[in-house]
Amino acid sequence: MTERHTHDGAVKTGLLVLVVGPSGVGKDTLLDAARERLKGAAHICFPRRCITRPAGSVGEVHIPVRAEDFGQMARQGAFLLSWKAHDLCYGIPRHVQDDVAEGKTVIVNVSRSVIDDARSLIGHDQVRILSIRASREVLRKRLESRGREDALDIERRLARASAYQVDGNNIVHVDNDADLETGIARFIAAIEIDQAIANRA
Ligand SMILES: Nc1ncnc2c1ncn2[C@@H]1O[C@H](COP(=O)(O)OP(=O)(O)OP(=O)(O)O)[C@@H](O)[C@H]1O
Ligand SMILES: O=P(O)(O)OC[C@H]1O[C@H](OP(=O)(O)O)[C@H](O)[C@@H]1O
Repeated sequence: MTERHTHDGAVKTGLLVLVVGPSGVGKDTLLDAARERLKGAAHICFPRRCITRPAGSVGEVHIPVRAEDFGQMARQGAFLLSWKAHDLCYGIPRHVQDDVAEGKTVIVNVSRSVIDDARSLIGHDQVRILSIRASREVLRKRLESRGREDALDIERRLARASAYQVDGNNIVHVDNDADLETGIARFIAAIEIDQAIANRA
C-alpha cells in the first residue's frame, strides 16, 4: 500500500475515489462543489478527464481530444482508465496512478464499467466508490433542465441508468435526491469518511 508521510510524521494512504452513478444524477455538479470547498487540502486532487467532446460544451470542464486521436493516445498509454459511453470516448490521465502512489487522494468521475479495472490497477484497498443515487424521475428532470442532450439522447441515458450494479467493497452511497446544498454536504461528508478510514488503515 502506498503512503505519504506528513510534516508531523503521520502516515497517509493514497486513495483513488471513483464517483459513479447514472447520467444526470449530479456527479459533476458535486465534484465542482467539492473541488471549490476542498481547495485548501493540497493532498486532494480532482483531475480533468479527456473526452472526445468539443471544448466549451455545457457541463464539466474537460480536456477535449479528437476522436481520431483518442485510440492512438490509449495505445500509447495516456490513460489509466478509459471507456466508451454515449458515442464518446473518455480517459482518466495516466498520472493519476503516480498521484495515488505519492499518497494523494484523487477523486474522479468514471463509468461504472471500469470499477473493477481500477481495483486491479490500483489495489482493492485503495479504491473507494462514491455511488451517487437519485430516482429515475429526478434523473429525467435534471437531464431535461441541463439541456445538453436532445430528447432521444435523454431516453438513451435513462435506459442506461440501470445497466450496471455497483457492488464489492469500499462503497459509500450518496443520495442526491434533495436540494443541491444537501447533496453537497452529503458528498463532502462521504469524502471525509473515506479519508478518515484510509488514514487509519
Ligand atoms: N441536488 C440537486 N438539485 C438540483 N439540481 C441538481 C442537483 N444535483 C445536480 N443538479 C443538476 O442536475 C443536472 C445534472 O447534473 P450533472 O451534470 O452534474 O450530472 P452527472 O451525473 O455529471 O451527469 P452525466 O453523467 O451525464 O455527466 C445539472 O443541471 C445540475 O445542475
Ligand atoms: O453509465 P456509466 O457507464 O456508468 O457512465 C458513463 C459515462 O456517462 C457520463 O458521461 P458524461 O459525463 O455525461 O459525459 C459519466 O460521466 C460517465 O463517464
